[in-house]
Amino acid sequence: MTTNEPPTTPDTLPADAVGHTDPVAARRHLRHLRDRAGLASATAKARTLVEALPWLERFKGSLVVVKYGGNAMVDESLTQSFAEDIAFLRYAGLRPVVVHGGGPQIAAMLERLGMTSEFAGGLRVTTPEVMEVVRMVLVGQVGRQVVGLLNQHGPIAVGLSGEDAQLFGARRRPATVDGRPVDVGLVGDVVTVSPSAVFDILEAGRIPVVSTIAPDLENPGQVLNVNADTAAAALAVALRARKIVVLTDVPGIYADWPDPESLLSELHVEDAEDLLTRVDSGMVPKLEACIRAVRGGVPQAHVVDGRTPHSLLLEVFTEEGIGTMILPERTDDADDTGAPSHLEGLS
Ligand SMILES: Nc1ncnc2c1ncn2[C@@H]1O[C@H](COP(=O)(O)OP(=O)(O)O)[C@@H](O)[C@H]1O
Ligand SMILES: CC(=O)N[C@@H](CCC(=O)OP(=O)(O)O)C(=O)O
Repeated sequence: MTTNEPPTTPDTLPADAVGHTDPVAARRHLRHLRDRAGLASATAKARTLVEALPWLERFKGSLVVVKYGGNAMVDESLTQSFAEDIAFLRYAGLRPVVVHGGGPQIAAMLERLGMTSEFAGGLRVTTPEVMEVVRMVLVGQVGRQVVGLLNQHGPIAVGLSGEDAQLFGARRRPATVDGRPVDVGLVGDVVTVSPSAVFDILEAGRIPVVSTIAPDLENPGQVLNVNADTAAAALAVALRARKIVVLTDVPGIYADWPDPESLLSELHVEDAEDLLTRVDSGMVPKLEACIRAVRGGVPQAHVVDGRTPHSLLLEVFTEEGIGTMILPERTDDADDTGAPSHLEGLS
């Protein structure tokens, strides 16, 4: 055994295995080896904490919007690791804001109620009856679940929806299918954000958890179903967030989906706009959301794999980050700053 490697010793090792025939001396030797192993493992843990120090310093007080998709909530161990990450960010001095989706949960409830709904151009065709279910599931079920998960780590999370204190205002929008507009019913785009209620919760030191339904600005009393990715982007812009992180079910954005070699680690917003014509299905709203956020002044947008445990901490607190990062437009001197690529564009 070398002195550098922490020895691992089972509790019951024959005395002669550690070079002693005297059992008392053997036990003492074993205890010594265990102490050394414990110290080495504690030192490794301390090293990991210290490695996060530059990022803790840099992001202290930063407002980070995290979009938590319905698919990422299905696995229970992942939901626990998500809650730990968000609580960690909060206790580390960042200001996380969670925006949640719930597509699969809405689908499951519709099925239980014997109802169906279809998608057109990535948006759920939303009749008044479907809208009732969307509101019930997002606000009454999924929002409560996320708040409950976070509050296992202290009295830290408060839920609200786009209806609260006029957080969101939306206008109806059609879907685009084969270049043509298609009526999808009570579906809207967030066009106004009044973030004071979110700031109130942040100022109280808590974590806002936002359910993304929104009042129809043109039809008082009516609520609209909005895509959670694009609502998260609108909120990130209004809050002047330092970054937005969109959790999904793939490792990031692929230039040539599904070729694994084509995973992009970072791209500038003009290239993201160009790519928008070549991605499909679920990635369209995510890429649109990242573009909207960065064009609206958010310095970094990230698409990260929510299936990787602690993906959020890996993104925020490691030099390489993970997933795909979208940055503002290239400027003549933006490319070779010598700063770690993960931190480019930030002061
Ligand atoms: N270029 C691309 N890069 C990554 N994923 C893509 C791309 N084009 C299409 N996709 C698809 O987008 C999906 C992510 O969207 P979606 O399933 O709606 O996610 P979520 O449930 O997390 O909101 C991926 O699982 C993948 O099938
Ligand atoms: C208009 C529209 O399609 N709204 C979505 C809202 C939920 C959502 O966006 O959830 P995910 O983030 O889990 O996909 C829906 O009804 O499914």
